[in-house]
Formats: sequence, structure tokens, C-alpha cells
Amino acid sequence: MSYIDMIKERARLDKKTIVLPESNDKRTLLAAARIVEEGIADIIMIGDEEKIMDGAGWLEVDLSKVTVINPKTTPKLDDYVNLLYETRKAKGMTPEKAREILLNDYLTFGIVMVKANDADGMVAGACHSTADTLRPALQILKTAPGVKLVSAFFVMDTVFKDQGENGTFLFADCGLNQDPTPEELAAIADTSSRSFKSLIGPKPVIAMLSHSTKGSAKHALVDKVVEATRIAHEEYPHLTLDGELQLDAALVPSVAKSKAPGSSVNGHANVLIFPNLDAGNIGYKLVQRLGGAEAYGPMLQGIAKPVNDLSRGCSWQDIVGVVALTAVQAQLV
Ligand SMILES: CC(C)(COP(=O)(O)OP(=O)(O)OC[C@H]1O[C@@H](n2cnc3c(N)ncnc32)[C@H](O)[C@@H]1OP(=O)(O)O)[C@@H](O)C(=O)NCCC(=O)NCCS
Ligand SMILES: CC(=O)OP(=O)(O)O
Repeated sequence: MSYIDMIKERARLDKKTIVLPESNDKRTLLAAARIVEEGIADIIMIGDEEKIMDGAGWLEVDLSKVTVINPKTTPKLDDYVNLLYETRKAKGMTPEKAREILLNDYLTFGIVMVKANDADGMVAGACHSTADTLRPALQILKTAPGVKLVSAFFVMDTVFKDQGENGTFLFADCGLNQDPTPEELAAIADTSSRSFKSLIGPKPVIAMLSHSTKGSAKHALVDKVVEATRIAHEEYPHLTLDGELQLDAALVPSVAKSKAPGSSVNGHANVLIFPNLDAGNIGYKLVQRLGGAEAYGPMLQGIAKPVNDLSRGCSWQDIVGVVALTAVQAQLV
């Protein structure tokens, strides 16, 4: 069974309700139909029911089992206005602004539904930038208890079944934190280890990636990863983690032996922590587009409730996968 089929099976065991607010996006409509058909999650779409059903008609898909909420007609609007106002009033939110936002911004509407426990999670980003998708989620849902930093990871299901966890890896941060400090990189390694255990496999082996292996290059960029590795060892001593490592020293045992003898990673990394968002975002797209991997994400970790993003380049199948993963995250909240 493929990785994502296993995740779908887990999602079906305790069905959750996921909001897909981008009801004007064809891939989202196709995904919604498939998700309900396969029993992966119950789906709520936001918008005008007639338009959504017209779209379904054009695409020849059945959305009769999807719940549609229209912000303009829902009796819950006043409750949501109050919730958004209360959550953001210290940041200048007024009841009038909250109403205006909720009537016009379906992403924020979906996030407020999750905050109000009227849905278990949300997936969006097929036709919104990551910044526009994640900003309201961070502002309204905030971090999970005990977590300082939210970060974004991809589940990468590669064709290399003898590597990673049966070919599956976690890559972070590929979507949110642009230039994490050493402390933040160490924290990303820790939350990535937890995400790996909950979604991929029992034994995360974490590589702190760099263009240098164990001092082979000198530069401030290298110093940052060396310091992040030191902090990770100090703060999270239970992790199997090493750095600074080049990608080949992280993934190829023979290269690890020559470049980083004695490394606890030893060429068997299944969690790759990138030094910044340029490396992470370019890295995941290379593995997806030239390496033929399935890429599910950007998934958020460290946020209070599951809200996940998509690439604007996603397929409808990617959306189905991210919804299944979101439903499993929701089972674990
Ligand atoms: C997401 C992003 C827009 C947030 O930055 P921003 O718009 O400047 O927003 P701010 O820094 O003002 O943060 C907004 C809120 O989110 C919170 N926040 C931002 N980043 C956070 C993080 N990593 N963890 C936890 N909270 C965070 C802030 O504390 C702030 O909360 P507050 O308003 O209650 O004080 C920004 O990090 C970004 O653009 N990241 C890159 C996204 C991207 O393009 N990725 C590539 C494609 S995947
Ligand atoms: C994850 C990502 O890169 O998103 P987008 O392609 O939408 O910028």
C-alpha cells in the first residue's frame, strides 16, 4: 500500500471535518468530490451553493454530500464576528472590520470555523499565496501550548524505497520561516521529529543540512547550522540528529563514512532540516519535479489546530493527500 493510501486509511478510522474554502478552484472541487466519495473526511466548502453546484456540474462530479456554508446567509455569522473581534481586538480589530473580513475573505472564515470547533481543520493555498494563507492562521489560531514557533514541512514520498521510511521523508522548513535563527532551526528539528513520528514512522533521523560537512567550509552560513546543531543537542538530547552535513553525507552511507565518520546519522537521514527557506523551498520542488516524488504540504507544525497550505502548482490529487494528512493531524490534537 502506498504511503498516502495508509494515511487515507488512518483518516477513515475516525472521520474528521475539513474546510476547503477555495470553492472557486476546479482542483479543489475535484478533490472535495473524491474525498467524500472515498470517505476520507467530511468536507465543508465556503461560498455560494448555486455557483459551487454549477462548478460541480461542469466538472461532472458529485458534491451533493459536501456541506456548503455561505458567509452571507449563515446564522453563525454574528458568533464568528464576535470570535474574530475578541481574538484580534488587541491588534486593532473592530466588530465592523471583523464582519467585513468574514463576509469577503473565505480563508479567514474557514480559520474562524476551526477556531470555533465547527470544523477540525482547513486546507487552502491552491489559489492563494502561502503568505496570504498562513498569516491569518498564525494570527487567529496561534501556536500549540508549549511551542514558540510554527514551521512548515513537506511529506516527500520518493521512489527510493530503500531510503527514508520506505522512501518517505520529512523536509522542513520549506514554506514558512524565511531565515530561521540557530535557536529556531533547532526548534524546527524538534517539532519535525514529532511530526515524523505522528505521520511517517517511529524513528526520525535528523540531518541539519548545509553546504559544508563537519567544517569542510568556513562561512557565517555554516556557523549558523553548527550553532543550531549544538543547541539541538543541548535542548533536545533525545533526538538522533547531526550536523552540519551536506545532503550526500546525510543520505548516502558510503559518503557519510568518508565525510562524517562516526556521525549518528550515518547516511540514513529521513528528516532533512534546511538552513533557510530558499534551500527548503527549492529543495522540495527539485525532488518533486525532477526526482518524481509526491510532495504533500506545506503542512504546519506547532500550530494550535491543523491548518495546512498547498502550492499553487498542486494537483487535485495533492489536495486529497493534504486533506487526508490534515484529518490525521486533527485526530491527534
Ligand atoms: C507567513 C508570513 C507572511 C508571516 O509574516 P508577516 O506577514 O510579516 O506577519 P507577522 O510577522 O506580522 O506575523 C503575523 C502574526 O503571525 C505570527 N507569526 C508569524 N510567523 C510565525 C511563526 N513562524 N510562528 C508562530 N507565529 C508566527 C506573529 O507572531 C504575528 O502574530 P500577532 O499578529 O498576533 O502578533 C511570512 O513568514 C512569510 O511570508 N513567509 C514566507 C511564505 C512563503 O512565501 N513561502 C514560500 C512558498 S511556500
Ligand atoms: C509551497 C509553495 O512553494 O507554494 P507556492 O508554489 O504556492 O508558492
